[in-house]
Amino acid sequence: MKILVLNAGSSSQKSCLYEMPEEAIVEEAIAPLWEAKVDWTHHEGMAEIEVKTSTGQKLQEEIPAKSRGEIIAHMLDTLWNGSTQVISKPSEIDGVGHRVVHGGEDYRESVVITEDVKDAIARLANLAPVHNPVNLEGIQAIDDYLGQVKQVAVFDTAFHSSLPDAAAIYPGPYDWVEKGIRRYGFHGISHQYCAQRAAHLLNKDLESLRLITCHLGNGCSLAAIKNGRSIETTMGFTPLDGLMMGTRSGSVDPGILIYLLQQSDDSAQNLDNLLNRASGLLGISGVSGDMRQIQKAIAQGNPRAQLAWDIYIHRLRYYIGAMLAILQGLDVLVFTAGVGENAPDIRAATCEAFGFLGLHIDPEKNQHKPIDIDIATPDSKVRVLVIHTQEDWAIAQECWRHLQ
Ligand SMILES: Nc1ncnc2c1ncn2[C@@H]1O[C@H](COP(=O)(O)OP(=O)(O)O)[C@@H](O)[C@H]1O
Ligand SMILES: CC(=O)OP(=O)(O)O
Ligand SMILES: [Mg+2]
Repeated sequence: MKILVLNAGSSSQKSCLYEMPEEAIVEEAIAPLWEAKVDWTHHEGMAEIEVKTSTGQKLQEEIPAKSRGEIIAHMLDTLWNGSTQVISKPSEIDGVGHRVVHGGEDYRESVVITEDVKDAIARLANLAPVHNPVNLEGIQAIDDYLGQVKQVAVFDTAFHSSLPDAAAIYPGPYDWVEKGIRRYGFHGISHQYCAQRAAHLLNKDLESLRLITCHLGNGCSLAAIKNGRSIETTMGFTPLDGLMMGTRSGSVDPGILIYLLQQSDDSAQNLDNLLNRASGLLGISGVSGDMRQIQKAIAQGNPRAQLAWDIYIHRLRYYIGAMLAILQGLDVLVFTAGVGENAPDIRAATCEAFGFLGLHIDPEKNQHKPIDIDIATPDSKVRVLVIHTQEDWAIAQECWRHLQ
């Protein structure tokens, strides 16, 4: 059975084609037959497409950045044409799984996509303005180019549907609860995968572990996981809450928004732009939302880049402290996603604050691309794992379940 996965980001589009094994198992991700990544950020007006196959074929090209739909069509074409061809015709694809960021109250599990599901994803777009619209474009592109194939939406919010009321409900007026204004949490596909993978790597039953998973990518969030369920997380009603991120502020006093609205003629749209796209690492440093650029600027003595890094660490420690209290202890700390997997300085500075718990990492192990290993010292009271998140594989498994 062949499953295609589409993982749409605000400025990127990732995709994989898997040949699913007889029984899909969560612990070991298999390598995809074909994987593609399209990036819009590097050259104005151009999209960079990178394709790799399991047989070692590679393709790199740059095409004018047309609509996402057209770019997806171009990307899919490399599945059945040219040097990266892995199938002979589109109908060999048995199902398509999509990462959909906001599932709202209606979707606590993945679902087969129908017109109703598409309408719901569209309705929720104002709650995840950077994500849901591009998720829909991906679904539409598959409708247009692959026709009748079964499509499955896998929601980033689903794993957090287990949040207890005390964590999920805002202390605003009670009628918010009835209006669906509550904390949903995001990056659930990644948090869940990493928790399962951590238990597997440690050869422990997931139910027996208290974990904090740190998803530090362009968007950043933490999850506190107990008995295999998410019991607290840093993102809320939208993916804007909590930690400082690449271009998102994370939590700020809502009084600031009232102040800005009253002082100037700031519109809701302006505030959306300010908080989602012009804050975080980019907003403070004035350099970039990319941690690599921040590190480069720090090395060149840029004080605002240093300040951005300091705030990032401060907030990370602050929220890990909150998760610790909710879990009432900690067995495993996990780092994942672009920054979590690749930035030893961030891991070291974060862990340093928790020495009082008996948590200690081995500086050697921390330095050497430690993917899917335990970087804690043998006598550390808490295991510290770096895990390569496999959202695409997790989505493929969900999709596989729906096709059975
Ligand atoms: N070697 C590295 N060192 C530090 N940060 C890195 C490195 N590689 C990637 N990153 C960071 O990872 C971020 C992207 O993470 P990723 O998980 O791919 O994000 P997303 O899926 O949200 O687009 C980049 O913005 C960059 O800051
Ligand atoms: C939900 C979210 O923030 O996703 P990403 O990190 O991919 O932007
Ligand atoms: Mg991501």
